[in-house]
Amino acid sequence: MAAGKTTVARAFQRLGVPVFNADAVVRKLQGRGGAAIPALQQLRPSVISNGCVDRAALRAELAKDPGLLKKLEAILHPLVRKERQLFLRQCRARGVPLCVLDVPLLWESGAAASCDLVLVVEAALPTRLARVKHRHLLGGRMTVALARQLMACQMSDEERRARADLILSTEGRPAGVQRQVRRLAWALRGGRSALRQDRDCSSRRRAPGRRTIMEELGAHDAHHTF
Ligand SMILES: CC(C)(COP(=O)(O)OP(=O)(O)OC[C@H]1O[C@@H](n2cnc3c(N)ncnc32)[C@H](O)[C@@H]1O)[C@@H](O)C(=O)NCCC(=O)NCCS
Ligand SMILES: Nc1ncnc2c1ncn2[C@@H]1O[C@H](COP(=O)(O)OP(=O)(O)OP(=O)(O)O)[C@@H](O)[C@H]1O
Repeated sequence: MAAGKTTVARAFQRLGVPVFNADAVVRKLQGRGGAAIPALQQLRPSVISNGCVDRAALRAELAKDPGLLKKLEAILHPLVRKERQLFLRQCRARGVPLCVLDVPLLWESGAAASCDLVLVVEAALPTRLARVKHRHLLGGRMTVALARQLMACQMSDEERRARADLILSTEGRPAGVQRQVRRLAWALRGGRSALRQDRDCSSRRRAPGRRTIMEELGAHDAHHTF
């Protein structure tokens, strides 16, 4: 949470890479006429207002009743999976060389099985909590307390790191993040075939020792101009 996934995904989108955004799909499913509305209406009628989910009410319910999250996931995750499969089918049909799944619960939801390479976007916990606090002060979104509650339901940072193929830290300036994404997109689109071949050999099961994009692509590519 607040690690910078959306920022990184937007950087890929700016390069013309199709992106599947799981949080956005959940918003659509919870919106007016969304496929999840009938089941959510049955689960917790108080969070439905004018035919769509009132997110502030849902956040308040989640804070009061931590058991609600699993029930919410049981309704939403199968619907998100369907949308994800449709997105991937469309990408294949269009023959796109690269697409991105922006998914907060990548392994928990089973989405990792569809990926050739997993990039974990990370920032230290104090940084993420400061971002959540800042966002809350600006726009009244999720509180730090609810963010902590959700993070506790997610895989630990250590486990995520151990499962990653590559790691992108967003502790630095946003321009640096954009640069790393450009470099990676170039390599994955075929600019650096060794990276693709390595990944094709199911690198997710290779010995641990995760690397950053700079380490993976080396000094030579670091000077590549885009
Ligand atoms: C918890 C909700 C109400 C928070 O909504 P809000 O608008 O404040 O935030 P947003 O949707 O942008 O999510 C922000 C972040 O919360 C975290 N988060 C969301 N859902 C979950 C979850 N089920 N478990 C752990 N963390 C979660 C993720 O890091 C996500 O990126 C909303 O995310 C939701 O309805 N989640 C349930 C569906 C789900 O599991 N979504 C995850 C993608 S499949
Ligand atoms: N170098 C950076 N890279 C990415 N985001 C940054 C950076 N510096 C500050 N931020 C801020 O961090 C916040 C979180 O970023 P973002 O929304 O991309 O994260 P996220 O992982 O998608 O969050 P969430 O899980 O809550 O949806 C944003 O307000 C963003 O502007």
